[in-house]
Amino acid sequence: MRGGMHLIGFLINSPINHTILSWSDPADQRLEAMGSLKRWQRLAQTYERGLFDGLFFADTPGVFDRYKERSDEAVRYGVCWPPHDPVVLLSALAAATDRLGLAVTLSISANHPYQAVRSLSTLDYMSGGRVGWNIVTGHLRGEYRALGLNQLDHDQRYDRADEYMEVCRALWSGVREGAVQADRTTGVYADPAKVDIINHEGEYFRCHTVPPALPSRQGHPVLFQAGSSGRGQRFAQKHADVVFSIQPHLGGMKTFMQELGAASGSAAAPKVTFGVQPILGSSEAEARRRLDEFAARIPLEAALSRLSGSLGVDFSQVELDLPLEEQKTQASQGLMKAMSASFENRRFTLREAAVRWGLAVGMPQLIGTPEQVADQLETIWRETGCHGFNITPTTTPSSVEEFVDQVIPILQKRGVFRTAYEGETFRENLLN
Ligand SMILES: Cc1cc2nc3c(=O)[nH]c(=O)nc-3n(C[C@H](O)[C@H](O)[C@H](O)COP(=O)(O)O)c2cc1C
Repeated sequence: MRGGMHLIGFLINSPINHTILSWSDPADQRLEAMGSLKRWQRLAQTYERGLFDGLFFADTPGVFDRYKERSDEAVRYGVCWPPHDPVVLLSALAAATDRLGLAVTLSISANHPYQAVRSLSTLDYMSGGRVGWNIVTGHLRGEYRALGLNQLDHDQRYDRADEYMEVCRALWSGVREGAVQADRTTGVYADPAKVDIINHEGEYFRCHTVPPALPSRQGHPVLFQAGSSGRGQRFAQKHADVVFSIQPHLGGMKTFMQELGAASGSAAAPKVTFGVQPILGSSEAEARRRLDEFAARIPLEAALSRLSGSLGVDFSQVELDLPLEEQKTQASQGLMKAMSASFENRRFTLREAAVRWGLAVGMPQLIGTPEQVADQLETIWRETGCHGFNITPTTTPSSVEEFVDQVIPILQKRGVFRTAYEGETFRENLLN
């Protein structure tokens, strides 16, 4: 079907996804999966059985080290530590699936554009055009400290990213139609006249070469971008196919859609997916009990460690029970704004924001029976006009299996979600 709801599985290659200490839940098998490509492959196959557009791996390739200026809490509770490399995982998932899109976050902090294109486009070519790239400029201080690099200021990171994409695009378009001949009789593999030599001399990058990979069936990877500050949105309009946003409630989602539409002017705004976390039960009461179990397990200091890292502020210095004030940050301005904005005349206190962050990084939780969860997805989709959702599971693989077996059939029955893949590439399935 065209124009239906799009669904993407939102994952992290670490002991947890977005719920702190989910690894200690009896229903969770993430610790086992961390050392097993086969388990990850089975999880990907479950998503493909549910006809998800694709998977989306978030990645912050460093540790949360802002809270009390140390990383102890992140390490002690396994709060996205260790941050295992998702790009490595992707090729195993591509081998175990046929249609599922595979998007990965690759920070441009320390990767040269040539390396990013080589790695992602090799995978895109080999998987039959199923790769996506979440372009991130690197907002986490821990990432830079690990690499021994200075972190540029917020807006300058986006300026550098603009130039980064210029190099990527030159490398992506440099193998022209008909370049590859692969002629066994003449021994000619490709016509050099149809392969561009890239000569880039810019403010941040130099690149003199021919492209390192062939165009895939979808050309180049589908491009995601998740920064939502004003500067981030300008970057998205220029480069992204899809903007992925986290807004803690429906009101914030509507505002975000309006702002993005207004900023796009007469140009088509990029498609938007919102992050959500379903919590299913056979009754609403059971689903709420499940939520309470997750919340009760989260140490406040672990949640504050993650919040401090993502928002770039040491929250050990801030009063817990006062409304969270928007603070100046060089990290994620978009997330800071979303978490400190008032909704229904009220703002989250730091304690509330930390708990939300510990459970689902500020994503709204859709709680209830499969029917109720399907209702909530449909309401957000219809009322905001978003393209679809990045869905973070609580426990893996169990909560993914529940969603695929119990919610997907309801969405299909209502005619809002596909009953077969429309196309073969990620672009064909996601961007219709
Ligand atoms: C929904 C969402 C997902 C994100 N995922 C990642 C990620 O996986 N890795 C990362 O380094 N940054 C991630 N970010 C951070 C953004 O890419 C961006 O660098 C940051 O929010 C700062 O930009 P902004 O101030 O324009 O929002 C994410 C942000 C959002 C809102």
